[in-house]
Amino acid sequence: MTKEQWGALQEQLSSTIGHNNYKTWIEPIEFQGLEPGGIAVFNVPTNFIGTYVSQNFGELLLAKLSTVDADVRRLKFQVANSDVRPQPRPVQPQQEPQASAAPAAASSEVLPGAPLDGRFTFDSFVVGKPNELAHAAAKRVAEGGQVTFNPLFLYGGVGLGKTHLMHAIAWELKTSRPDLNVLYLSAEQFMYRFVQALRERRMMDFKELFRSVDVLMVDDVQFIAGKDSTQEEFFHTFNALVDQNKQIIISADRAPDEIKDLENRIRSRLQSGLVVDLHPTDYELRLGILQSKVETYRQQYPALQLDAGILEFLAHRISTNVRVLEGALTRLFAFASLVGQPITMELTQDCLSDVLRASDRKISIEEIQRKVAEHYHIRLSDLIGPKRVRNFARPRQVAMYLCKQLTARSLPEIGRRFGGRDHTTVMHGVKRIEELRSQDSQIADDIELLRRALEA
Ligand SMILES: Nc1ncnc2c1ncn2[C@@H]1O[C@H](COP(=O)(O)OP(=O)(O)OP(=O)(O)O)[C@@H](O)[C@H]1O
Repeated sequence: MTKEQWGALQEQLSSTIGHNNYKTWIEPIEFQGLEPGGIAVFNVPTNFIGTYVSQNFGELLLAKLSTVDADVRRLKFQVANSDVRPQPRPVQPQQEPQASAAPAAASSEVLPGAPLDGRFTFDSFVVGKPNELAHAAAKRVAEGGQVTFNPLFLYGGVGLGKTHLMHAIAWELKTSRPDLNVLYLSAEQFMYRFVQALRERRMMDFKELFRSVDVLMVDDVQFIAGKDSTQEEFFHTFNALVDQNKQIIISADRAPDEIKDLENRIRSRLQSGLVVDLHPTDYELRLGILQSKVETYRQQYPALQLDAGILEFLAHRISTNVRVLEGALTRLFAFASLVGQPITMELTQDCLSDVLRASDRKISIEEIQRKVAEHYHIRLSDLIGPKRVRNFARPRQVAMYLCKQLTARSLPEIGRRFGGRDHTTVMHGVKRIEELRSQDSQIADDIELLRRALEA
């Protein structure tokens, strides 16, 4: 397919769709070339024109183009000179749905996905122990090679980086594999589009559209629990894509078997690939994230002074989710620059008093001990007491580990609260459980259950 052939086609199109339509919609678009995979690429002056042409003339264009060149299989509209690298920009509100897009003509630019946040890339994702597995799995999927696990199911508590990782995969694929149709959307948007398609009697379009993607990412899938017909449609979409060996990436706030009101067949489908957990952040990861955010703030506030120890203090004190941590730092920098003062400990405590107070409602050592004793059906006095039999020693180590993870208490203090034990005993217990977590799935499950119960 050459530009000359496109020129000849344009004339034919003018008589088919009428002069006005032609002038408004077809004349401004420019045939750029044919990409591997039979993708005819057009430069368009704006996204709006690209979307409109795709929706209204997509099928016609595709039919005409394929009479000239049988290799043409899809259309792609790109804004001329647009930079495909993500640029920092705020999250945009979701655009109006475009459920009427002609499926065959849809490209990654015009598929009805949610906008991607330019800040959520692999470069800006800080890797630590709690998220290293999820990060590695996301990286593997982002290579866009052979599909080895399907779906990739990422789960974890609020604000631990699930959406960040999904966007990072999408950005990476858009750059390295622009030939792939990558569709990212939330489960809520999936339902919304499904309901809209039902209402407008465009189910065929809906089905074809979702089945024409190469990589489907659905965020917060727990949302479809209890919504029967959306689940049904999701199940069919899922199966159709897996059958075609297309990659699916799903995120949720909990593991598939913990999502209530989810049909069993969906649950087992979701478990059939790789299920990875983003664990709650630990101190080191929080500090790493703060340090990396500070680097970006330094460009924005080059004159601002930050006293030593502030980041460590925040990483210790704010142990909820990363979003809260980021919000605290943003507020601190904005406040300090507004009042024109260096960021000292005093200013930090003053400016973030509410956040610090809120995260003070922390889990206590007593609560942990009580829950662990209940969980293992042993007496509290045996958990804390001196007996070393395994039935007590292992739960005791689990409790020490949880105290280290979920409270800001020091090892000596934890030791004191466990019957006056030495801090090295606590350290040994914590290490032992860290090792066991990756080898013994029973221990890993126990910890996860206890953590959730304590944080609820
Ligand atoms: N490891 C990390 N490195 C850098 N930033 C992170 C990391 N983890 C989370 N964040 C940041 O924390 C914020 C919340 O992350 P994200 O939106 O991905 O969470 P989520 O797990 O999808 O939460 P939710 O369940 O609320 O949807 C984002 O601004 C994200 O960039």
